[in-house]
Amino acid sequence: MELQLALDLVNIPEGIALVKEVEPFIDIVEIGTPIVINEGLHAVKAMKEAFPNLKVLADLKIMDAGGYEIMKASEAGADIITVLGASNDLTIKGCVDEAKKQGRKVLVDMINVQDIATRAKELDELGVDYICVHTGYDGQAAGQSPFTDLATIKSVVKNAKTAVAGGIKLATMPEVIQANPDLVIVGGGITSQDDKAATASQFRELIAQA
Ligand SMILES: O=C(CO)[C@H](O)[C@H](O)COP(=O)(O)O
Repeated sequence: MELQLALDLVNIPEGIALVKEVEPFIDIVEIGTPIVINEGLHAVKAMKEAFPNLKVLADLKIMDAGGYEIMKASEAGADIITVLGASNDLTIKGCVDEAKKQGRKVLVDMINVQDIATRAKELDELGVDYICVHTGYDGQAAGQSPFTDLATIKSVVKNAKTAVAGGIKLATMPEVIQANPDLVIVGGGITSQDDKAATASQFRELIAQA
């Protein structure tokens, strides 16, 4: 299981300083959607230049013009780029084809998809690299969590890697480990802690013990 640190509520220098603290414990650093909105793809480029040994995920949450947006994120150095599961199949295919051409990976964010099982099967057949169940901030605030959806995709996805995001904390890692996704994405569970390195190290230990 890989560990991805999601950066959302920081600017580029703050993000780089934060990753310096936790670099030994993470596999992937995510440039979250709010950072892309605030800073553009420069944030992806700056993070890749600062940490060439980490994979960088650009959380673009693509909804249209998939091929073009994958191309631009690839130029900035993104290793993995996100597209919304609710997008048209043509958009998903555009993402998959361009990512293959560029040697990048596509992660589908299933946020707000109603029929998770059916859509996950379709996306798996379209050749995406990761399928990620995700309870967004608004859902989290309403008390929702992604674990039922995680069990659903684990039962239907055959080729893609599975991932989970949305309010994951050390306390909820046992539920993650039980479901055994290929990737766990943690934002506030690390970034809002006083000792970020110690917390990231504990996430890493739990994953190693799984
Ligand atoms: O994509 C996101 C919000 O749309 C976040 O990056 C994702 O939810 C992980 O952050 P957190 O662990 O704080 O929920």
